[in-house]
Amino acid sequence: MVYEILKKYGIRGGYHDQHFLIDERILDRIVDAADIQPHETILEIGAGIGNLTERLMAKAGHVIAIERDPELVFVLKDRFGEPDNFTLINGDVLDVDFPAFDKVVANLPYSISSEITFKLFKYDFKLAVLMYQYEFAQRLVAQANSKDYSRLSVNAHYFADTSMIMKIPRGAFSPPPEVLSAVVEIKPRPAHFEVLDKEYFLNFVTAVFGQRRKKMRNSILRNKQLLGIEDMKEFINELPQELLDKRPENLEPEEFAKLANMMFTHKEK
Ligand SMILES: C[S@@+](CC[C@H](N)C(=O)[O-])C[C@H]1O[C@@H](n2cnc3c(N)ncnc32)[C@H](O)[C@@H]1O
Repeated sequence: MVYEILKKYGIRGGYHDQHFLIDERILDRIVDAADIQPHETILEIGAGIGNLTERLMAKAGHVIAIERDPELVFVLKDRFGEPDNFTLINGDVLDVDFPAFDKVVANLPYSISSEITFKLFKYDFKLAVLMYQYEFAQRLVAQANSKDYSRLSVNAHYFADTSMIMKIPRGAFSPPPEVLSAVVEIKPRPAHFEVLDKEYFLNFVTAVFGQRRKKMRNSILRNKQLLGIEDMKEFINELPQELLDKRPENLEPEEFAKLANMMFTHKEK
């Protein structure tokens, strides 16, 4: 029982994003959603007291767990020892180079959700099943023309198919966080559309969502320096005018790509 582990080691949590999932049915459902096969290597970020870790170890060929807090690393070592199928990394997830993994399953530290998600997109993996703050999860899976559609949604659409699979109440955790949570499934796949320069595309999307109420035309003109196009005032007439009249929240990911590709090609001339 998760409560007993917390009690045994005198762990309270509540700071450093430490909210432990105590609802055993939800823990099981998260692991089921990952459909773990015996040959797979699973990455877990923020292993905490090992409540999810032990379930992952029961199914996977190998588990790599990352945990920053030395007190929790002590708990993990004490509980699991050093079996061959377990690698424990005591470090900050944002500093650690991830060893190769097939799937990532984690109840994430919410305050660095964005950084972790963008970091994961740089790796090759089959599936992610991740717990996020509910509002973050909504933005991650949002489609164009919805209020939650953001640079995060466009990036996620570029790298993967995403869906929200469970909404989790506060009471599933100890101590309960102030916010609702949700589990999201992320399935990486090749992009549905061509992007000539990934970094340029991502910077462009970030820049225009910085002014989400503005029409694309105004945002692009404003960001001419960042976009590297000095003669933007003239060049903008060559871009598809119907896209420039929209706001970023109304553009499909492939429409962002179309604009970014045209600007990138012009900049490189
Ligand atoms: C929401 S808790 C999840 C704990 C446990 N896996 C569970 O499901 O109950 C997040 C965990 O991430 C750890 N953590 C927070 N920031 C971290 C970081 N930058 N790098 C690695 N671990 C971190 C916390 O110590 C905590 O154990």
